[in-house]
Amino acid sequence: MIAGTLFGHLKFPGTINSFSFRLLRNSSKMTAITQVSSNKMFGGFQKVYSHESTECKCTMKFGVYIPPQAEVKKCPVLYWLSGLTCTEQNFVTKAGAQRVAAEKGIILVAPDTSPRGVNIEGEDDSWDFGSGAGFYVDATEEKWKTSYRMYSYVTKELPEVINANFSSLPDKMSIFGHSMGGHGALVCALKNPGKFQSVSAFAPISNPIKAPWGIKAFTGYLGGDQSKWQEYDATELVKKYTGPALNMLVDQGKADNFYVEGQLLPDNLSAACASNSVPINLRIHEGYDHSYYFIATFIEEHINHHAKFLFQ
Ligand SMILES: N[C@@H](CCC(=O)N[C@@H](CSC=O)C(=O)NCC(=O)O)C(=O)O
Repeated sequence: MIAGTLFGHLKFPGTINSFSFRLLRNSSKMTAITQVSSNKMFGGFQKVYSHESTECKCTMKFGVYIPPQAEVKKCPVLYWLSGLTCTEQNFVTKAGAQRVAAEKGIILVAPDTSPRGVNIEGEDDSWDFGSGAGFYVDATEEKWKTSYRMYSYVTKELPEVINANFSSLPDKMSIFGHSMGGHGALVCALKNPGKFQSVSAFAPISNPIKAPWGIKAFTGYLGGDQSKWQEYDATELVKKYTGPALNMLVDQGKADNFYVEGQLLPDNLSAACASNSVPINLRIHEGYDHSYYFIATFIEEHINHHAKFLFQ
């Protein structure tokens, strides 16, 4: 059902919840989204939408929490990037972020972690590469390069879709994430100086070119030339960062098995920040593991961190 066709203007989504399909237009392209689910939560709405992604060449889903304030005014947007094996659902159902977003008046957006069902041979063979493991890079290897464009998806296409369809302030956005997604958030901020008001990460894969997960993914998506990997490595990028303040917060659990195994390497990130005088607030927490229990514990502090800069 095409319940409403709205051209060029943002309508407050809370007032048109019954629409199962909306077609809107910004200046350059059509950004049609289809509502998959909608649940009232803390006075706002937790929704899931799908859309045809031009970057990923497939149907992509994203979760969006619309706080009650979006009924009456435009709100800043905080993008969340999830980790390996996740869909848009993990953050929506496990992080407990909506209550704080409702209090602050922040729209939360949580995309899927890779293209889905694009019929690349081997895409579903492992949990740390291919489906559910896009690593937020634009692949350059022949097999993957057409659809595995998660970097462009999360930095360009998705914000366009959000700004065309929701009550958002286009110039007030921040980004955070977990593990693969924590690293993705850092890279998005580092590669786009000034685009994000702040960045934070839970247990990011901080130096993927030195970690087994990253080496596997970058070899597959970017090929064997390791000099190209540095363009997507937060520790390498921060060494030459010259942009405005990143306002960077990183939390790491000390009982995180992936930290203990050397997949995450936050000390490398912190040393690289120090070498280029880039401030980072890296907090190591006794006893916490890699799970969403850890994320849920500190999510409020992260959202408060972003709120400070989103409402400046
Ligand atoms: N193979 C295991 C472990 C996968 C896992 O721990 N994934 C994390 C992210 S790891 C780095 O990006 C995660 O967020 N899992 C989802 C969750 O809801 O906890 C497995 O398949 O579980």
